[in-house]
Amino acid sequence: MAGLSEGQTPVLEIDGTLNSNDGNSRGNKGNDKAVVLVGEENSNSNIDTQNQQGGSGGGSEREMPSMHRSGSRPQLDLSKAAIQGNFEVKNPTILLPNQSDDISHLALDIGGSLIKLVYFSRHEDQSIDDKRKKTINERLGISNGNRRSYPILGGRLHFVKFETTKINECLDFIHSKQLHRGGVDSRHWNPGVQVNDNAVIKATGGGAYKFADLFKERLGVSLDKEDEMDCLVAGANFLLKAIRHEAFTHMEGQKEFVQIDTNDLFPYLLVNIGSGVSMIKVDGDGKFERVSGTNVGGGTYWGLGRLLTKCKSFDELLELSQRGDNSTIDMLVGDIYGGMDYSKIGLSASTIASSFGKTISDKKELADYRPEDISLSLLRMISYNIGQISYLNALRFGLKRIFFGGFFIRGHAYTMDTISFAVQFWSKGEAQAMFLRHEGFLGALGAFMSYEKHGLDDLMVHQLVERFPMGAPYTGGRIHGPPLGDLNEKISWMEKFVLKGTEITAPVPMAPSGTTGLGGFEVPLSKGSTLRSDASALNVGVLHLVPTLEVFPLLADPKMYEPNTIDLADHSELEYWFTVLSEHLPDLVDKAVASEGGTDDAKRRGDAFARAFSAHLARLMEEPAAYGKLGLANLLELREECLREFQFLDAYRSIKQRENEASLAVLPDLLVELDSMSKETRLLMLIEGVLAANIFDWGSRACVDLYHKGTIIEIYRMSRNKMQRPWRVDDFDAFKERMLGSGDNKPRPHKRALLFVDNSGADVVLGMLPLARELLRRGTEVVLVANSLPALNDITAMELPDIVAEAAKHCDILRRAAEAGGLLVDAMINTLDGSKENSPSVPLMVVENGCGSPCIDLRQVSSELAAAAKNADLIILEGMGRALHTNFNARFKCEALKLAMVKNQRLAEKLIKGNIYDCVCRYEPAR
Ligand SMILES: Nc1ncnc2c1ncn2[C@@H]1O[C@H](COP(=O)(O)OP(=O)(O)O)[C@@H](O)[C@H]1O
Ligand SMILES: CC(C)(COP(=O)(O)O)[C@@H](O)C(=O)NCCC(=O)O
Ligand SMILES: [Mn+2]
Repeated sequence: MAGLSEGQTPVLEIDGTLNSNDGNSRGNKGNDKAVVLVGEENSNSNIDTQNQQGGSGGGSEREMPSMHRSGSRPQLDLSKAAIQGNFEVKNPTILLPNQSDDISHLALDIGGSLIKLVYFSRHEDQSIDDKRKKTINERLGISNGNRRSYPILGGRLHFVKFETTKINECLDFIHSKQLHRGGVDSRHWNPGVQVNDNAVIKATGGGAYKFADLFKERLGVSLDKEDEMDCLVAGANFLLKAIRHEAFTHMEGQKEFVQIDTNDLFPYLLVNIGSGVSMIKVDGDGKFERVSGTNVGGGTYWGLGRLLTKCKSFDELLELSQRGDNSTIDMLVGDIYGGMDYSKIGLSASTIASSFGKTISDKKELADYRPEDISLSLLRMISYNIGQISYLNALRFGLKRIFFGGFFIRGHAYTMDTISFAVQFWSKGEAQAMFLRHEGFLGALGAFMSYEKHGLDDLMVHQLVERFPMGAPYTGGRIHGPPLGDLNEKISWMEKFVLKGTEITAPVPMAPSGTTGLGGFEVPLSKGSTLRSDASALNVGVLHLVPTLEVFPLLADPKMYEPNTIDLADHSELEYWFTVLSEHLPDLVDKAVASEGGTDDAKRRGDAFARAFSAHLARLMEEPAAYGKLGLANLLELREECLREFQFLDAYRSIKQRENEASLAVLPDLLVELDSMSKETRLLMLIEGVLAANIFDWGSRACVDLYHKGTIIEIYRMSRNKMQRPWRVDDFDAFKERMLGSGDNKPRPHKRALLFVDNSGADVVLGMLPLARELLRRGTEVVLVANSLPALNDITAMELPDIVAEAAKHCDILRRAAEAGGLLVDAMINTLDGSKENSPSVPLMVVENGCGSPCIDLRQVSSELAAAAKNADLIILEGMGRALHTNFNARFKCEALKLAMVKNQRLAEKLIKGNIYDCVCRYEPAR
């Protein structure tokens, strides 16, 4: 084995550049071993402040073999590969071969007031020839056979609406995106298919009849009409079953998501408040009856409101109501009873006795009333009336749950509070009003699902990932207008906001608590005077359909599982993380721009990314629950998604590569040193090594500051020196007992361990790989679980095989295991010991986890990981993102070891009542 003393070792310098240190070699091999593992004179160094001086890590004459990791493979196609599509099928399509040219990916609901569009997009599918993927599929027995008779496709579902009077804008939109021809994007994934001018688009709502000719004339497409009620019910059932955090209650300004048990969904009352109102008793899929309705609905509010106030738009009318006082218009109980309550029948003086009752006065004309007051009276009259009729119908059929949809609601707090109040008041708390985030899209979704071959109705919660919309929604409003087709348009769109400034952070209507009182409603105290912009009011993100995702099979109780440890519903928590992420931003933009060569184009994209990300953060600060329950993991993922949106495919690419190389160079000596130890000491050294090396985290501000104080090896050594047991959470003894036993008790080795790896460089190379090797040596199969897409400096599944191959050059155990696991496909690896030994070995494998974030939501993992989990009896989760921010409280069916260094002071205090750089070694036996 080549020693470090032989020459140059690439070292990551303070400024992050890779140098060859030839002059300052630490000399002999013995010393260098110490450099790697136990450090030397610096054992008291203080991680926070110590400025490490002097020589870098050991020198080695051996040239680092050129690895060209990032260049040797095609770039990751970040929009697809791991988290979209069906990997087993090339160019997957939802279409049966013989009818692949006549199905559109657009469905419409053309109502009396609004046109709702649901459309599907799929990114360009460049199939990557990923050997790892093929091998792992064979090894884990993941077949090509699809569960369905036709493959369901992965991609994104988008939701857009237009005013029906502006149907031409809608037609332009469809045309510009070529949605009527299967979509621009779809041409890539089904290249052989000719676009068909005789395409048929599913449509529901009265406009499907009224505008059929116009669609034929303008777009050459026929509208295939679907029954409106069928669609509403299909859409509602789909949303309630498949979308997490779809339904919520809204009482006195408080929004609370309701977890619907899909096995206990029916019966319920669906109240769709569009122009008019339909009330449908739903008993099952396709089983329903329209039991009632009312002609006093959204159209009434908007129409009457327009006439009475001269408002130009629905939003203007709604906004007016926020400043209104209805007691000038409505006749209240107190007006009739001389200011008194009518307590005998439970009516307070402020209860509305008669909507618009005061306007009977012959002394006043319309102009004498404030439009604000009129709007509020009208809104209350209609909302209250609908709430009451809904309650009566629920009562009629003994239904406890009422779901309200339709765009009348428009995510407006006061409207929802009013309806909820009515339902609660009349039912004396027996019935519950719930609202849907995709409120107005029920019909359009139902129509979309009626394309038989989409198979959308087969999708389950874990196959849908809701992401923040990345297009126009943060632009102050208008979805209509030119659609943001390509990246360039998106960038210019963001650039415009420099001029518009605050418009990016769209204000949100907030109904503070106490807007409703016993027996009546008080005047709403609206926080801002403006309504949240229409586009962002949709309260929905883009739905990513990922048919290959699965629930991690080893979760002890998937229903109870909550990935996030930190709930950002606590506003101070949200504010803290908002500030942290905002402060990181300039540095991240620099890295991202540099990763793309620092060109003008990259700078422009960097600026646009920063603006888009800030806008998203601001939006979430205003309304944290905009896209469902918000956890820290979502924010961290949002950042990665935003980067990808502006085509920063791997911002930390060069940092990762340098750290990998520097770490691989010292790995052989670390292994030699480990091998010289007793089993007991070695196990401790290994766990300590994982914790110490977890310090290489470019997502932590404190750590990044540290990197300026030394080379990677110096910092690694310093980190090791700080390791002192007991760690803040220290179950090492229990883990050791399980691994090595005591006395005569010799425990059986684990069958298969899943190692969820975290960061590139020392973290994976000097921390997790040696631990993997130890398990392999004990006869345990090891599966390294890595990200599908880059996130910060996390290692990806694509990058790992090369690293393993490099490590295997110096280690027989790793080499044989990697060969057995199909990682060394070429078998061209020269081992230093030259051994040709062919004895069977337990395999070392690499699987992707299905995500592109520093955290992991185990409800949605790749099929590879799910397959690999089947025989696993040990899970090792490493790093802050995967073991602390998420999964700290997760319980598993098998043994679990959670290892992380806490690299954030606030988290350390909150989670483990400790301090930054404290460590967590939590061992949990099987459930
Ligand atoms: N931008 C808007 N323009 C017009 N009406 C709107 C708008 N936003 C919300 N609404 C409300 O939504 C109602 C239409 O709801 P929707 O569910 O789309 O029903 P429909 O299918 O009858 O058009 C309108 O009558 C109005 O009350
Ligand atoms: C993003 C991270 C979760 C990544 O940590 P890792 O999983 O690599 O240990 C972590 O860097 C983090 O929580 N950063 C918070 C920001 C800060 O402390 O500066
Ligand atoms: Mn990480």
